[in-house]
Amino acid sequence: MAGAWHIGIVGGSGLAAGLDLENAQEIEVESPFGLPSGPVTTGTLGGVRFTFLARHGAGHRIPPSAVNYRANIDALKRCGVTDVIALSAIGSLNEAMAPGHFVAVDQFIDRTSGREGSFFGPGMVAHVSLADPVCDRLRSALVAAVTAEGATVHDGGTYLAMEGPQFSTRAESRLYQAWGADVIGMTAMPEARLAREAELPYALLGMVTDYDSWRENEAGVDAAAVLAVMAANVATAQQAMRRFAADLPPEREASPIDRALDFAIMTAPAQRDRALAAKLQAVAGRVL
Ligand SMILES: CSC[C@H]1O[C@H](OP(=O)(O)O)[C@H](O)[C@@H]1O
Ligand SMILES: Nc1ncnc2[nH]cnc12
Repeated sequence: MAGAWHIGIVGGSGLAAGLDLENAQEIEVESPFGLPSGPVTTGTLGGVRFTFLARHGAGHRIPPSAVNYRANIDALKRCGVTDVIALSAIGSLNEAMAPGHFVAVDQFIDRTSGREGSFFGPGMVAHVSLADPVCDRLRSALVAAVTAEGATVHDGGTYLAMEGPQFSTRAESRLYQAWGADVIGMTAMPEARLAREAELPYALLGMVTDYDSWRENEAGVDAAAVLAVMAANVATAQQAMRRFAADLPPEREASPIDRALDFAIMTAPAQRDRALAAKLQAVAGRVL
């Protein structure tokens, strides 16, 4: 069924300032999964509702390993978001994806460890498909918007999510290249997995800030370089989001991802953990 768009934006490094939304309102959202990274800002851009959340919190206080990805996605779902766009700083493992370029990624390799990677668990077992973790229509719309802003954008690329917070060694950087990864960051996982469990189409627009550490005779990446390149590109990212909003079709057609949980829950109704079911009300209430 067609409906209205409500775009959730998770803003990463260098993007905590948000999107300059019209009629903006800050809201503290409570989640049964704990504290989100901070309050969300909700408002409109070109008539489309947007809700923004700074992934690392105000003033970049939360490291990638400590971001409460579950609470963030749950909070966006509770706000009525229909689709999620992640904006992230990324390192490049691919010569053609140069600093200053954008990449609308389409695949992930998950090398994170120890993060809460699912809303489900004992008493409510679910297995969603993650073969195609990125929503094609969001990705295409992002590519069109960035292109229209005159920036270089790569349509597709594999993002390797590392644990961090240290950057990679040269050997790791080259290993990830050999695995076929194009770009690297520390936050897309488990964010993308959780968005799928919450039946939220997800796309990640990365801004290449550096060549990571695989290039011979070149210094490896450091945070200062990342933030300098982000600062130079943040206006383009904001403009691209305006363009994205302006060019969205007026009605949102349903996506198959809206029904990702249709056949995912394995636990027999009588065996389901009631407390967990209550926590899952926003994420999975449609099928519980
Ligand atoms: C500041 S460099 C490393 C940092 O930047 C990226 O953050 P985000 O994905 O939230 O833009 C990367 O994943 C690391 O967390
Ligand atoms: N080289 C890199 N490695 C991990 N995360 C990053 N974010 C930006 N550049 C990065």
